[in-house]
Amino acid sequence: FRRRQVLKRFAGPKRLPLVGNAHQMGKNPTEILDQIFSWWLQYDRENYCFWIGSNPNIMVTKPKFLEYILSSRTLIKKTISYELSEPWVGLGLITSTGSKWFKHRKMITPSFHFNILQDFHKVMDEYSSKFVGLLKGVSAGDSILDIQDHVAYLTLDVICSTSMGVSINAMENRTSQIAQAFRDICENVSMRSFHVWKSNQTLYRLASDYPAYCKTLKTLHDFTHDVIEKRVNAHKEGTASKRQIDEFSGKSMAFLDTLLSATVDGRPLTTQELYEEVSTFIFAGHDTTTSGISFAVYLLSRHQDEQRKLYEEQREVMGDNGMGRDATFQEISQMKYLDLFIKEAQRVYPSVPVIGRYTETDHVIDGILVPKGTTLNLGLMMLGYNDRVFKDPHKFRPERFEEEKPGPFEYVPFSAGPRNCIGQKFALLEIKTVLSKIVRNFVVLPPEDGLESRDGYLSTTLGLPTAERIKKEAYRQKYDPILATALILKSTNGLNIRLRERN
Ligand code: HEM
Repeated sequence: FRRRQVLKRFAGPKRLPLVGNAHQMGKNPTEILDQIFSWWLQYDRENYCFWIGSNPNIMVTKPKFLEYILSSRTLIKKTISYELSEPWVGLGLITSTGSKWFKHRKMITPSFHFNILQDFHKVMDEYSSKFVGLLKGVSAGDSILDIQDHVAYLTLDVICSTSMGVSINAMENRTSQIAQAFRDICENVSMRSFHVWKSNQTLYRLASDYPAYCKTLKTLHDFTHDVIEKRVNAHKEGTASKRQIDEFSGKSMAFLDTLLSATVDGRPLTTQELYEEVSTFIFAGHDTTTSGISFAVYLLSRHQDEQRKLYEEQREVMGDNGMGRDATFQEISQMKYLDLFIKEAQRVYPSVPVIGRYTETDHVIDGILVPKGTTLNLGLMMLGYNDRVFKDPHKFRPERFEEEKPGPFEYVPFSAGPRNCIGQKFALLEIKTVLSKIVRNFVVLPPEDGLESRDGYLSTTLGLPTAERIKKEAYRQKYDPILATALILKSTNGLNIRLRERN
């Protein structure tokens, strides 16, 4: 009752007894994304409150609120949907809280040091070259391909190799038990995050897919523990630097190696802690980079002028004779237009559209009381469509980031503050490495001629006023992405493109 009284200060849809607004939320992640955007427009692009049963939720999009929440060292408890990953990853950096999170964050930060990133870059190069080779095969004869599907196996190879030092060859061996298990668990966590009863850990035991889920969990536990055990023994025997070619990619230090030399409270990490952090690295770094790379490639296909500018930049940085080789770490950092392109891609299609926090005590934010027991949904995706910050937000224009400087809490695809994305530099390096190679090897085209954007506008109608939206929906093409968010942004009908090999 108190929460209801206090939260009346926020605008929001009228709630019904018992269900709150749950009946209006939509049946699937696409409808949910539509609904949260519609309310945001309806409530004048401000924060708004909605209720799932008796649980109050605030959709937060005001920079002052975001600043308070993201800067806080105490408001760091995540929402219930993150718990779905716990049977797999346990309490790693994403899911832990309090002093465990604080100590582990400090311990893990050096694992993303510049020198280590350079090592990771070699792994990214190796797999992205393999990926380009594979794309040459599947794109022959003007075939249409779903880039989202292909990228998922590339990023799985990169993340397994950089996190554990093992090569699972997911790209070449998609149906292997381990590749399938990693894909299935990510799909499971994301599917259940918005499912009415499967999101409940106890009720999920009754589901028909529960036995398969348990089998997947066991495969992942056994595999990861086995890798850790071998690596721990190799470190003990002093053979860690001598790579066993079959099992370890042999290129560089893996995240697991740095964890093995780290300490917490003056002691080495336990096997469980090693397991949790390695699995978290995979969980946090797989679907996110898949989404980031796939949407960026999709945008290349629809925005040919921007693709041409990227290609010109590649020629400038790599030189006409260098177009076929790997870009060095330094060359990647010289690709400024690529940087802008990825920033703009993350503005319109952010890999993580919404993040969550839960208030364990009352908070006064920007002068407004937010009571204990409130779920705060931070609408990172809405920020990108706010026309008070971004002029003409439905226009795809990488150059805007040279002209418009959003405030520190007006554009935060990697979150901000002490709990921001620890893998941001890793992610950007991977996206840039892959995109740079794709642009040099292919002209990326839409699945059918004529689908290129003629005026620079996006195909998405999210965030458009209703009348404009209805008008634009009438021209929807079957290959336009159907956006959905269940933790990570995806397109439910794929991201379809064609590739034409460059000479
Ligand atoms: C395009 C790619 C990525 C995006 C957009 C992204 C975005 C984010 C966001 C928004 C958060 C905050 C989540 C929250 O507070 O609930 C986060 C946290 C995190 N990310 Fe990323 N991420 C990406 C890639 C990666 C990669 C590649 C890794 C690891 C290699 C990674 C590791 C993490 C970890 C461990 C956290 C939790 C940090 C903490 O709570 O202290 N991320 N990421």
